Amino acid sequence: MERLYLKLAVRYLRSCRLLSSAAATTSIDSVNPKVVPPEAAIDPKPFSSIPGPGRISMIGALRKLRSSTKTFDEAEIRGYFDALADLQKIYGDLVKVEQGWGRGSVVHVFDPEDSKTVFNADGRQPHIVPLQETTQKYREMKKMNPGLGNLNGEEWYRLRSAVQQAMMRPQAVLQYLPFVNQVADDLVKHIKESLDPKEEADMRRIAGRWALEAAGLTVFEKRLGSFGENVKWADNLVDINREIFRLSAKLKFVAPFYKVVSTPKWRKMVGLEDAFYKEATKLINEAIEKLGNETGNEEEMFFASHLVNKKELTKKDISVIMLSLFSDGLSTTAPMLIYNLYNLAANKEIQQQVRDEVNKVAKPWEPFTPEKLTKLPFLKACIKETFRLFPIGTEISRISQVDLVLSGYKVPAGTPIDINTNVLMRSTRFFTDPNEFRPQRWLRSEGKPSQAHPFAFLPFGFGPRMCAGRRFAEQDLQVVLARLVSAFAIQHRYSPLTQVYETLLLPDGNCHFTFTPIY
Ligand code: HEM
Repeated sequence: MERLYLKLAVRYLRSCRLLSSAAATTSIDSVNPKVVPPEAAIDPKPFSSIPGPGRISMIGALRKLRSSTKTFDEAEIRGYFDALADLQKIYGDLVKVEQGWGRGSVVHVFDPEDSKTVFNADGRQPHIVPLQETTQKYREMKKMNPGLGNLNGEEWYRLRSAVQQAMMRPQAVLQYLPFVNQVADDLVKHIKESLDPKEEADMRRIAGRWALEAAGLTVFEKRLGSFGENVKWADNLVDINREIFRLSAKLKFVAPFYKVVSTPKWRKMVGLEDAFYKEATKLINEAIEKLGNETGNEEEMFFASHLVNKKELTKKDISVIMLSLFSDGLSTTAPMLIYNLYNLAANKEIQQQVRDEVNKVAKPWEPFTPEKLTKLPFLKACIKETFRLFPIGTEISRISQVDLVLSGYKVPAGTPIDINTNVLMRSTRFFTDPNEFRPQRWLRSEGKPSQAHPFAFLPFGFGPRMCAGRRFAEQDLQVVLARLVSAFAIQHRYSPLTQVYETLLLPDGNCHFTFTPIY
């Protein structure tokens, strides 16, 4: 079925003279070399002629491209990421796809030069398509603010500026370092206590607890007890959050009846969201009450206290910002910890190199200081390489506010655009041996890094809408991984981990790791 579809698509494209005959048989990297005639920029081709699967919706394409051995839901959702690579292979660097069911079309960008054009046109208020339509609908129903990652325009700008001001203070992220150290030490202890007779720990569970604890510190300046007294509460909240992401991915690919009638899946979603907000709201209200009474020097305040005490923000504004940071923090760092552990476990020599680097900088009982963190370039390169091989987002989305010319085609203002760096991050066009874990490629001492194009690798996005939690996430990951490699020899004895699309790209496979204590 899959082959048949590909053949039909290629035959169709050939007949349209969109694809040379070579493209049908060669690799992803050699097809559609970028040849935009100079006159294209002056006289761009019409939007209607952008190549793509035509009237076949993304779902239709996915159904046909992916294996038909699984159930409908599983097949297309799991295959979403691979389907993007297939789209580029068949149609080229700019692809228009009907989203189906009145959702209009989206333009997929696979050329970093086009990405650059899109970002350069971002302006001061880049518009995006919300990551989760379902969350947006739920918050609309409950008359809530849609949240930082779902808003556009002036309202987004006002809230994001407040976050940015709080974050840009020189010590904003480093102030948390002593607490990040504590959480990392507690994680080491928790892993030791959780080891089964095979010296294994279930990191799907434990990484979730760690991410919750880290997010609690950043957003509420509070230890949540996820490794100890509140472990059941923590597991339940992490499970609810994961189920929201999973269900949201399923609802993205079915006819959106849930928007007009209350379907069983939608009712389930409302139940999950209600349960999540009940807990998050308790934490938010508590934090606003506690931190709102701080009277110290603004410059010395922690990020969260600074936000809570900003006079231009209402209580509602602060709640929205806290909620966005909390739910995003909770969902992203746990999978990234697992992917990093997996890469280190699968590459023993690299793991030892990281351990040697860390041990030179700090003894296992010594906390990391800002200065010590600057002396871990190899660990940082490993984290960067893990972002390349295991990105957690499928795309960076934009709705350009001006007309654009991409790959010689006119793309009118208001068109949703998906920038698909993930496909580029595994392409030989931009990275040598793209499927290998080679942290060295990011080190200056290796000479010119293999990354050929600055817009081919953007794990945290770009410009004014770049990830609001980036610096917190990086610090958390650096400290925790440094601690774990110096405390344990880490192994993964199961089939290689892969990724599954559940709104984010989450670990698929057995996440039990062997931790052999070193001290
Ligand atoms: C660990 C890895 C993380 C990755 C790879 C990641 C990646 C991203 C990306 C790609 C975007 C969209 C950027 C754009 O459109 O240009 C984003 C937005 C965002 N991220 Fe992260 N993120 C991570 C962790 C976090 C954490 C820990 C927090 C909170 C503490 C956070 C909070 C946010 C928020 C609030 C937005 C929306 C920003 C806006 O629209 O203004 N992220 N993130």
